[in-house]
Order: sequence, then C-alpha cells, then structure tokens
Amino acid sequence: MAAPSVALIQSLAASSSSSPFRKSRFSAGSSISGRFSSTILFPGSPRLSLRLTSRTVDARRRSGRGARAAYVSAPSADFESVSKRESSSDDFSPASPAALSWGVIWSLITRHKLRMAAACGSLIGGTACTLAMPIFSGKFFQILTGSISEPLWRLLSQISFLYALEPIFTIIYVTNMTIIWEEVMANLRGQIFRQILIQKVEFFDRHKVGELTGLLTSDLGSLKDLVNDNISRDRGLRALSEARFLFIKDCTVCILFFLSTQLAPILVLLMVAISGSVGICNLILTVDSALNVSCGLWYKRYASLNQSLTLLPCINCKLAVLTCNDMFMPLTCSAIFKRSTIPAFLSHSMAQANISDCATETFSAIRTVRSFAGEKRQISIFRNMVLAYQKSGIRLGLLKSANESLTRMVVYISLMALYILGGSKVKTGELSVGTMISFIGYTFTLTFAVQGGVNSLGDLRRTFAATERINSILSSAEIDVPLAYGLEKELQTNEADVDLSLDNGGLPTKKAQGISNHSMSALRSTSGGCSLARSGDIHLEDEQLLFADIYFSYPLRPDVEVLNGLDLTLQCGKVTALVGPSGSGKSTVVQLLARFYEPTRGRITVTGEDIRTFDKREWAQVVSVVNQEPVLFSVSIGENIAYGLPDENVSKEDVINAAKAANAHEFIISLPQGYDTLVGERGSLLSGGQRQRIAIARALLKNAPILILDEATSALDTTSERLVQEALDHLMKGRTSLVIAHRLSTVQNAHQIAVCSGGKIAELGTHIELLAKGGQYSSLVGTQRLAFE
Ligand SMILES: Nc1ncnc2c1ncn2[C@@H]1O[C@H](COP(=O)(O)OP(=O)(O)OP(=O)(O)O)[C@@H](O)[C@H]1O
Repeated sequence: MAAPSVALIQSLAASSSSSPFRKSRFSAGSSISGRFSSTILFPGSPRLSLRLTSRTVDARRRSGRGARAAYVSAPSADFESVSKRESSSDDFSPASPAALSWGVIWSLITRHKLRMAAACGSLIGGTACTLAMPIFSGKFFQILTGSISEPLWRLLSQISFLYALEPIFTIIYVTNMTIIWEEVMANLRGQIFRQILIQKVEFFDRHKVGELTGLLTSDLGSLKDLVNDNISRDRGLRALSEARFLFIKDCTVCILFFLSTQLAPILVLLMVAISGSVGICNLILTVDSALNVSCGLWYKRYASLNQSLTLLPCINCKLAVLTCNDMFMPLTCSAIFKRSTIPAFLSHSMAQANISDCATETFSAIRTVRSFAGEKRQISIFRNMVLAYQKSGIRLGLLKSANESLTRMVVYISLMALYILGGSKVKTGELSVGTMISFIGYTFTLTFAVQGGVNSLGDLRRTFAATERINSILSSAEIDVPLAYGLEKELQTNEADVDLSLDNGGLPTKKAQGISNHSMSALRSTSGGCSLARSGDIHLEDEQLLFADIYFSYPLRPDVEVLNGLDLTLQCGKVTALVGPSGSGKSTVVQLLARFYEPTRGRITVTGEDIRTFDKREWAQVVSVVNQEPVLFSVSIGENIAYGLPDENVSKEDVINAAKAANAHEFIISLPQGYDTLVGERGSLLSGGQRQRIAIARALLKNAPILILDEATSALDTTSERLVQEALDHLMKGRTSLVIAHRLSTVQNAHQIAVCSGGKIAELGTHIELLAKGGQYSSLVGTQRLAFE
C-alpha cells in the first residue's frame, strides 16, 4: 500500500477546520487505488480515528444511509504531520466546553420558574418591609415626643403588621431559594460525577482520587454555600436589594432624600466615597473572576496570540473590566485583593484537596501503612498538608479581616457624620427627633447591607475560584467518546433512567462533549460483538501492514513505547498463555483488550472486525477480566456477584449457580448473613481466595465470550489456589481466554504460549514446542523454575 501524501493530508486537514470536532482531517488512505479516507479525530483524541473509505462513502451516497465505520490508526507520516499541526494549531481551536458555567447553572435555575417568581416577590416584599421599619421607628418617637398627634395604638398595630409580614416573606424567600438551590446542586453534583466517570482512563492516571472527590465535595460545596450562606438577612440578594443606594434611583436614597434633603446628600456621598473603594473593588474583582470562569480560556488563547480582541464580546467585556481594574486598584486600599484573593482562595482549596487526598490514600492503604510502620511518616505528611492549609487559611483570613474592617469603617464614619450633622440640626430645630431616628435606622440598614453585599461578593469570589478549579480539571480532560456515547444510548433506552441522561440539566451536551451521533451510529451492538467473539479469533495487528503490528505508549509516558510491534492471535475458544519478564507489557495487552486504552498504531480485531467499531459499554459485555487483586464493592456478596448486570435480568438462582460454579457457595452460606453479607471496603472483610472466587462468580454470571486472567491465582495459597483454579477451569471452558501467569502449572496446559519480551511476541507455540526450541521460554522455565512453581 502506498504511503499517504503528507501535503494532501495537511491541505485537507486545513480545509476541514470547520468540523464540529476539535480537529478534523482527511488522509489519503490509499492514493494508488484512488480511494480516499476521511479520518475524523474526536476531541482530545488525536490517535483515535474513524475512517470512512471512499467505497463506504459511495455506498452511503447510494443508499442514503450511514456508512459502516471502521476505526483505523493513521500511518506514521500522516500521523506525525497531523499531530504537529494539531499541537501548533491547538491554540486556535475552541477550548473544551467548561464543565461548569453560568449558563449551565442558569438553565438549572430556570427550571423552577414558579419558585423563582415566589422568591423574587417575597424578596421585594421583605425588602419593602425592612425599608419601611425606620420610618415607623421615627414616627414612634415623634408620637412619644408629641410632634405628631396620631394614636399610638394605630402606629403599633401598623408596626406589628409589618413585623408579622416580614418573617412571612422571609420564610417564602428562604424556603424557595433553598429548594431551588439544593435541587440545582444535586443536579450539578450528579452531572459532574458523570462527567468525571466518562473521562478516558488516562484522566484517572493523571488526577489523584482526593483531587477528584474534592471537586464534588469542597469545590461544589463552596458553590452550595454561596446561596445557603447568603439567603439570610443582610447578605446576598437581600443585602444587594437594600444596598442599591449606590444608584441614584434607589428607593432607599429616595427615602433618605424624602426625610431630609440636607442630610441625605452628605450621608450618601460619604458612604459612596468610603464604601466605593471596597465595594467597587470587590465588584470589579468579582466580575473579573466571573469572566475568567466564563471566557477565561478564550481570553488566554486569543490574547496570547495577539488576535483581534474584537472577535468576542466576552473578551471585550473582560478587557474592559481588566482596564477598569488596573485603573481603579492602585487608587484604593483594596488593591491587595486584586493580586491575592483569587490565588488565596485557589491555594486554600488546593490545600484542602491535598488533605483529603492524603487521608484517602492513608486510610485506603491502612494495612500497608501498618505493615511498614508508616504511621509516623503519614502523620508527618498529613501535618505538612495541614500546615499548608492553615497557612493559606490565615492568609485568606487576613484578607477577609481587611475587607471586613474597611466596611465597618464605612458604618462608623457614616454614623459619626450623622451624629455630628444630624445632632446639630436637631438642636437648632431644623430636623425632628423622629426624622433623626429614621435616619439612624436607614444608616444601619444601608451600611450593613453594604457590608453584607461586600461579604457576598467575597463568597462569590471563593465560588469562582472553586469553579475555576473544577473547569481547569474537567475542561482539559478528554471524554471517552465511545464510552459516553454508549452510556447515553443506554440511559436513553431505559425510561427509568431518564433522569440520568447525559444532557440532562444543561451540562455540556453530547454535542459539546464531542459525541457525534453521526459517527457513533456506525457502532455495532453487543450481541454482534458477543457472537463475533464466540465465532472468531482475536488479532492484535497492524491494519495496513505498514508497521509491524501493535504499538502502544501510555499517554502519560508518550516517549516510552511499551508495545513495540506486538502481533498475537487469540484463537477462538482456546487458551492462550502470555508469559515474559516483568515490565515486558503483558498487562498492557490486557488493558488494550479491555479498551482502557487504544493502540497508538495497529488495531485489535475480532473475526476481522476492528473492536473500535463497538461502543465501549457494549464491548465491556464481550470481555471479562479477572485480576490478581479483584476489587469488590462495599455491598453484599450477592450484589457483588450480580454487579454490572441489569437487576431485572438476575435472579437469586443465577447468582447461587454462579457462586457454586466458582466454588464460592459453601463459604458464602457458612457466613451468618449468607449472600447478604457485606464485604467491607474493597472486600476487606473476606480472604484473598474468597474475594477471588466471588470475582470469578461475577465473571461467570457475566458470561462474556472473551476471558482474561491476569495473575488471577498468583496471590493465593495452595488450598485457595486449588479451589480458584477449579473455578477458573470451569470459567475458561469454551471461551477465548488469555492467561497471564508466572506459574508453570497455570500455563503449561494452554493451547498456545506466547512469550512477550520488549513489547513484542518473541516466541509462540505449545509448552512442548517452546521447550524443544530452547529459546527464551525454555530459559525462562529453567532460570525461573521456582518462580513458576
Ligand atoms: N498507567 C501507566 N502509565 C504509564 N506507564 C505504565 C502504566 N502502566 C504500566 N506502565 C509501564 O508499562 C510497562 C509495561 O507494564 P506492564 O504492566 O504491561 O508489564 P507486565 O509485563 O505486565 O509486568 P508484570 O509481569 O510485572 O506485571 C512498564 O514499564 C510500566 O512501568
């Protein structure tokens, strides 16, 4: 087959830049035959490609239906050139959709229109009550001093009506806001969890468990607190609605002017001058952070490339804020906030995530910690993290205290001005005591509202920092498209799960996630995969024979080629043993067969069909993997055996039969709660052999045609091994099996033995053939006889 034309690939790649995918390209799959292939790259997956050959495109044109899709890898020249183009042009490509944006939150909020209307109405009602109170207080003193001749009982009944009404408005407001926000947060948590779950496996290699759980707990927690902490009086929207005095049309200012045209301007000027430095700085910082969250990625990309900044309104907006920020900040004592608050919030939440990470790691590996007497070390690591958290907490506290004291200064200076100016006017008889009392009441209302507003802006910034963290982790991540597609399809077909549907709730839709129905519709169904796997061989090979078979590097170590031209056929219904030195790539083969990763070059086929033509959830039904350390979930034994199968498809008899076949039934029924016994975290309440037999029962019940045993018996003692081996023999019957083992007894009866060395298959044959050959296998048996036995 001819090598593809790089120039053609590049020109076609350029012409395809308007594709909805992150990067699209066309490559000349076979220029000699005149065929062309369009290779569409999925977002963030430069190596996973979908090729439509001209023949299938023609067929599609003719039939008007979707062409059969076959995944292929790009040839090296084409691959490298396009990779280069991709990395160089990456800055021009749109950023990954933000996992959490204001649009998403707004779309979730607007689902509750009635509640929103009730909350807004009660907010206005409550604010009106609050603002009316000082007038009545003033009137009260005027009646007492005899300035006005209104009956006291009438005023008192008006006041008591107001006092009764305000809490009712508050209840309606707080209840509705709480319900709306709790629902929004529950939705967001579910969506972010799902978003994490559909990332590629390398995402989980890259991020620590604590970091990811931190997103769902502390980071989303600060978003939750934003509303929960700010729906009380004098905070959040209540404060803002009362503190709108900064705008000339504000009703509070109107009331102040109505009360005294002499005192009002002085008071307003004073408050604007003093609180402005705090409030405006906070406001600018908050808007700045908000824009960072919503358009930060765009801004960074375009600003760094000196692109026209008029391209996007949000960028202009962001720049205007930055300019304003830069002009304003040096003039105020709050300049400190600009450089320090957001990083302070960010480093504080990072420190918190590190603490949770360290705790998770320590507790989940508690037996290892004990066995190495590692408590002191863990305490010291934890202490360092706590100290870092403490340091960032203090820094944040200092910033908060500066913020807090500035706003308090506003209150006291305003009051002092009022006492001095108002007092002298009351003395000269220009102002009544009642008006003065009302004024003092409003001053308190306004100043505390300003303070509440400023505090709320602080909370907002904390939330923006958390949102930025969530987005920085999830926006750079790569969704496992074939998995996400399969999951969504499955959720949509099951009506009961409609609430779990991927695009439910406004988080990035499948389009934004890069899931294309068009390309994915070509994926095959499980039943197809299972029947193919039952009837044909599995090949790990290169699809165009340009390279020697499968090549693979782990995404986190792209420079190290772990599989280096591996060529292997797993014969249908037979057992293939894979042996070889440690680190030679045996488990990597398993990871590729299970499709945790995709080959860099080459492909895996089942009865000639590329396994990438199956969506990943469906492929999961085709392959069963039993590992050395089977992971059980902290539910009952019965639920663990039935794990992964739809509830309605599993009867108790099925579970018991699988357990019997796996030699597990006897020990299960000897436990006090039998099949309802809880296994503890990761199955820690069971022995290694018991865990393994439950894992085998789980695999038996799954009944997948391809079975992979990766050192499944190596951690067991002789008695357990015998029981497990019997169960495994039962499990392997009639299945295409790949067995990785260090023990000779496990591998010598295999139909074929493959020796993996340096990422390739060095030798292939039966035990007798390989011994007779006197090559690597026989020396492995000779030198590592003890290890095998
Ligand atoms: N997730 C990963 N990211 C980066 N490199 C990895 C990853 N997993 C394994 N490797 C590396 O890939 C190489 C092959 O590992 P693999 O687990 O396939 O070896 P193996 O033959 O199964 O070894 P063993 O017999 O000791 O289990 C090793 O050098 C290993 O360090």
